[in-house]
Amino acid sequence: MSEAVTRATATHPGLLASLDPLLREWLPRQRWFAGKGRPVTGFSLVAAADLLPPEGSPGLLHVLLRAHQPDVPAQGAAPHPADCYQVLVGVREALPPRLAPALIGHVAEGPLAGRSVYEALYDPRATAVLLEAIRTRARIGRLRFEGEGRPRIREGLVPRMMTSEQSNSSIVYGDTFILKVLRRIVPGTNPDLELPLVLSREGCPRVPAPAGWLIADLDGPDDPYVLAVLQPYVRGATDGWELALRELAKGGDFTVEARALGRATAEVHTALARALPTATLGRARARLLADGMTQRLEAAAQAVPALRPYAPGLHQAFEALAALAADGRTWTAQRIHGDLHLGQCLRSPSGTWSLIDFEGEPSKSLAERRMPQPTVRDIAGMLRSFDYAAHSAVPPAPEWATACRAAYCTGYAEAAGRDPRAEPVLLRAYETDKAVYEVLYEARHRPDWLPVPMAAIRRLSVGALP
Ligand SMILES: Nc1ncnc2c1ncn2[C@@H]1O[C@H](COP(=O)(O)OP(=O)(O)O)[C@@H](O)[C@H]1O
Ligand SMILES: O=P(O)(O)O[C@H]1O[C@H](CO)[C@@H](O[C@H]2O[C@H](CO)[C@@H](O)[C@H](O)[C@H]2O)[C@H](O)[C@H]1O
Repeated sequence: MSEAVTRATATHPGLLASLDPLLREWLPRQRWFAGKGRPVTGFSLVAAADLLPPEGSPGLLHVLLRAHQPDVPAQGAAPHPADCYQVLVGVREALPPRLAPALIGHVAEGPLAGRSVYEALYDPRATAVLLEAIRTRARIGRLRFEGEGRPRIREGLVPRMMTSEQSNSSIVYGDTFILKVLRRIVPGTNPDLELPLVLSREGCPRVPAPAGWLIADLDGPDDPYVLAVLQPYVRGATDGWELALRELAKGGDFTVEARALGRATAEVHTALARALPTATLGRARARLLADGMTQRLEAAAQAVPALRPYAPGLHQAFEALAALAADGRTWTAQRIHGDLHLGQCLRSPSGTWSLIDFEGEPSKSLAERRMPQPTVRDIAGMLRSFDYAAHSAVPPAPEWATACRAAYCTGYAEAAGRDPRAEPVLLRAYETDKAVYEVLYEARHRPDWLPVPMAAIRRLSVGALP
């Protein structure tokens, strides 16, 4: 551990003022920026720490800042007036050509005047510092780099930034570890660390066990912030979405994999139910659940007029759930993945499936994301995903989806001892809720994909499971 990394940090007077004009232009352009479409009116500095001294080259600043966006967002989106973001700012006299795409800008005034600042996650010399800090369990200012058990992280693993489209940013170290650097950060226990840690402590092999993490202890009454999580890298893995599309293109069978995925999901659910508190979903909570689904449907129908003709039929799915609960039916709720789809499942070259990305739906509060929920919600997410794959294939292959959906439920039942198809009302309500969410998501982000969830909406609105 270098002296530069271990030394406590100074505060950074004037830092934000000099970065402000550059960040205003740069931050909203980033894939992970959550407040797109609303102007940033200013920044406030939450914390800053030198991970490498600013007078060195490169210098490396760890920055937590709030982006102020007082405008009310478009209908259906959560209001985020001052989200907190994590940025690693590299500082150099001059940027080498290989780092040109990472440029944030040239600083005109203040403590860094005359230097170039850049997105340091692209710079292996900077990201090596993060792994080294986890390896040595460093404490730098209010940053705590920690790990599970004895660190078994080799020195000198070569880092590379992942370039895939992500909500956060990930660095792969020598194809051995992957560090997920969270971007929009919130105080409190983050399920992206909490659940994989619980699962690995339970001995569940379906999740890459966290090897290290980064926490910030900020002043004030708030809980600590989880900033990054290090996990073993599943070398040569393919995600379920890619694999499914590949098989579809070949006219290949995916039911063996779908069944294995069902078993993997059940193993994760069983371990979570063993390790963390469960609850009963009875009449009152089912009513709230159905009302929440109805509100989301209404908001989505406001934003996407094509949904409107189907709203009454879809609404019936939610009312059927509330009616069943009113008749005395109850369900067990427990911690679940919360945003499960084929893209969150990794298959190793030896055929083992792992689940990743337990962050839940990022637009929801941590409290909501950490609430016990029926496992059927995750299952509905996966069933929707088979439908998505089948309907994005050319030509669409609905019978492929039907076979995969059945195989997934069979695999789930084999490992969990209960078949999700025994809960058709709950399943329909959750699939409908997810399809409504997808309509809104696609309308906002990928309008070309809108026909995929709309096809499911038509079927669900007349009571058929896709
Ligand atoms: N343990 C892992 N091993 C191999 N690849 C991984 C691992 N974890 C994540 N990935 C890859 O990184 C991508 C992004 O990870 P994810 O946790 O979904 O991040 P985000 O929340 O930013 O979308 C995944 O789609 C997957 O391709
Ligand atoms: O990747 P995230 O976890 O942020 O999820 C969002 O983006 C997903 C698309 O990348 C979107 O998923 C939808 O499309 C997938 C295919 O691209 C499909 O497998 C999913 O079933 C479907 O919901 C997801 O809804 C959105 O939250």
